[in-house]
Order: sequence, then C-alpha cells, then structure tokens
Amino acid sequence: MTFARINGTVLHYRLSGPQGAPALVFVNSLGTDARIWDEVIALLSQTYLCLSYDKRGHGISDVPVGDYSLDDHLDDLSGLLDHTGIDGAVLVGVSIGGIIAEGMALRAPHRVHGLVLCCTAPRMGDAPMWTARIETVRGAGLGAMVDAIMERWFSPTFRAERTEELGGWRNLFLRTDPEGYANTCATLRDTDLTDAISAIAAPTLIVGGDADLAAPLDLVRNGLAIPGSRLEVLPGVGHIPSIEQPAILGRLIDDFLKEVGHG
Ligand SMILES: O=C(O)CC1=CCC(=O)O1
Repeated sequence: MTFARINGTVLHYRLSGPQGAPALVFVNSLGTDARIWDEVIALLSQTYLCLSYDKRGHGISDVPVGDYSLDDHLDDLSGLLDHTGIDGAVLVGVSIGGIIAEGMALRAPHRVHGLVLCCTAPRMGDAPMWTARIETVRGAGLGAMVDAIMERWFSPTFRAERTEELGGWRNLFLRTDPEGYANTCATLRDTDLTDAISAIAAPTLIVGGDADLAAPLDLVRNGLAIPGSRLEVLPGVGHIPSIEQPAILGRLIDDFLKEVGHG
C-alpha cells in the first residue's frame, strides 16, 4: 500500500513497472477504485511504468467533505504526478476518469503525451440526472441503486456467466463511501468539456463497448471532436473494459503507445 498526502488529501496509489520506462497513468470511474485496472496493469507493467490510484472519495483514499470540482481532481492528479516524479504520461481514463484525463490534457498539455479514453464522453448525463442520483445515495444509500448500476457497468453476458466476479465488483460498489460517491456525482453534474475538447492536441484513442448502457456509443462518439482521434469499438463489452476484456484493452493500449512513439 502506498499513500501520499496531496494538497491535504491522502490518496492511495500503486506504482509498478520499470523506473524510467514510458509512464501510463490510470484513472478510475465513479464507484470503483484502482483495482479495476489490475489485470491490464499486470500485462503492461512489463514494459511501462504504471500508476493507478483511488481518486478522492473512493477506495482507501480520503473522502474530503463537499462537492468535488474537476479542478479538485486535476489538482490531485497533478500532485500525484509530482509526488511520483512522473513529468509526462499517457493517461488512460474510464468514464469520469476519461473526463479527468481530458481535463488534464487541457490544463497541462505538456504532461499528457496521449489519451486513452474508455467508455466516456466530454459530458456524461445532465444536471437533473446527477442531482437525482445524489439525492438517492444520500437518502437511501448505494444499496438502492446497486442492481441498476451493475446493469450499466456490465454486459448481459458478463452478468450471466461471470457471477463470482460480478459479486465481487458489486461488493466494491456497495463499500464505496456514500459521501465520496455523491461528491463525485457533483463533478459529473457540473462538468461539460464539449466545447473545450477540440483544443486537445494529444494523440487520442477512444474505446467504447457496444453493450455499454452508461456510455452508449452515440455518446462516446462525441469524443471524436478531439482532432485526430479514432474510435475502437469492443463488441459485447460494457462500461468497464479493463474488467470484461483486460487482454484486449491491454493490447489496444500497447499498440496505441507504439503508434504514438511512447512505447
Ligand atoms: O454509474 C454510472 O452510471 C456509470 C458512470 C458514470 C460516470 C462514471 O464514472 O461511471
């Protein structure tokens, strides 16, 4: 276990792979933690220096009080890069993690050598949706929404055939701190990078799953406003490809890194 206090917030992070190798930084989604990347990192850390972390409000990182802004997440990520001595990296983000990665490419383009944006879009949902979700979690807890969320996260095949894994990831969701979850929903309520992302210059690979109910392909395609970006669609995959198809995602990332000269 490794921890750093970044701007007053303790963040849990993991660093693996050869020191001095090209760096990859993985940013997790709402209601998950760094463990969603473990199988992908097991493959890529042979070659790359891999940093994953529990973003604020999640996993065993601190749960600061109050709504989290995109800038809060970017301050955390910048501080963690400083702390780990990573000057620049390719960022791999899923869902809100992809929005954080886009935000970093806009704020600190010199530190972002490329983006892999999984199952994400510059704007996810709308304010009424996130306000309703915040009210549900504060009023009734995560248990009130867990079944619906598992349907948003995982394809029907995964849910039918990989029941032990489904049970484990369900536990992860249910053990998420409700305030950390609600405070992160506020980031999604308040963030819209739709008009901004055409200014991103980093080489970008967008990955979508055609069984993703949380980020359907029509939404994911909005990311193609990033100049030069391209989309890879994973058939039969839901919202978290690092869990459903880690080997395929790992290969896509590796190929992309070589293509952009980061491998
Ligand atoms: O919980 C969901 O609906 C899926 C999701 C949306 C943003 C995120 O990070 O996860």
